[in-house]
Amino acid sequence: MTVLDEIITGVREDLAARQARIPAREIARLAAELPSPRSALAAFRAPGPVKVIAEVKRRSPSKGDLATIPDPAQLAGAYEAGGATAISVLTEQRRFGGTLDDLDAVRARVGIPVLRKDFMVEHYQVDEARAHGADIVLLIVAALDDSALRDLLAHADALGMTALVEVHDEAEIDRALAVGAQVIGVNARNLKTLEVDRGTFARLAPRVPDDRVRVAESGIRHAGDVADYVAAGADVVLVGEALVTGGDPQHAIPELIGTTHD
Ligand SMILES: O=C(O)c1ccccc1NCC(=O)[C@H](O)[C@H](O)COP(=O)(O)O
Repeated sequence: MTVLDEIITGVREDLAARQARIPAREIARLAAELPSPRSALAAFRAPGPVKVIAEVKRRSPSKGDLATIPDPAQLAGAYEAGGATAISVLTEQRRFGGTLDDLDAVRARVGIPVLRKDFMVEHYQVDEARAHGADIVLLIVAALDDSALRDLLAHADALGMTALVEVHDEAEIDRALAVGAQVIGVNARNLKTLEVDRGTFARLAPRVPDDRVRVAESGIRHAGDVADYVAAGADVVLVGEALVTGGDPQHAIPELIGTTHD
């Protein structure tokens, strides 16, 4: 069993417990009642410097504990003040220490699009993401067969949400393109071995057509890494660890993307 398989086994158990508490029809009703999602696609395509999705990340399978983050809304507010284009909230509890309460708190604080970063395997989770105010959902190609990927993408579209479709190799890019993904995230972290290879983005980006949004995910330590991803064609970067461990999340974002003015 890979790390990804183990995570998804736990995700399915936790999902079943939530489904027993709140029926699918009720969560779909709550999702439909909210005002329309914010357009992440427009935000990612806006002119200007590379966009940043700044992540609320307490711990991870690869690194263990990263930061306690007692107030995720305050952290997200600092990210927004620093110029983040969107906030990523990890809501998986067992391995990442996140919750849907974190998503609620972040949603209530910021005006920019919010990503529910979790391991989506069923419609219910997409409705749940929307019901808790998310504008973006993550769909990991490696975790889904083609039918489930197509179905979840269509469901996110139907709710007016943006799907960040995550890939790790050429075959997964082709699968993402075949279902019509508009926002494609290349994750430098291999979810089977947890190793980070920052060269993955440069290798795969040319396979993603220019009319799609290219997101470089994981492994960013400093401005040089962002510059390398931008040089390789990144429109957006997704940053977790460097921001939650750096001590000054607001100022870290302009430093990472080179927009600080002395
Ligand atoms: O971060 C992990 O160890 C991890 C392990 C297994 C599945 C997913 C994992 N992380 C999710 C992410 O994609 C990252 O949180 C995100 O790209 C930010 O990465 P980083 O800047 O390296 O924290």
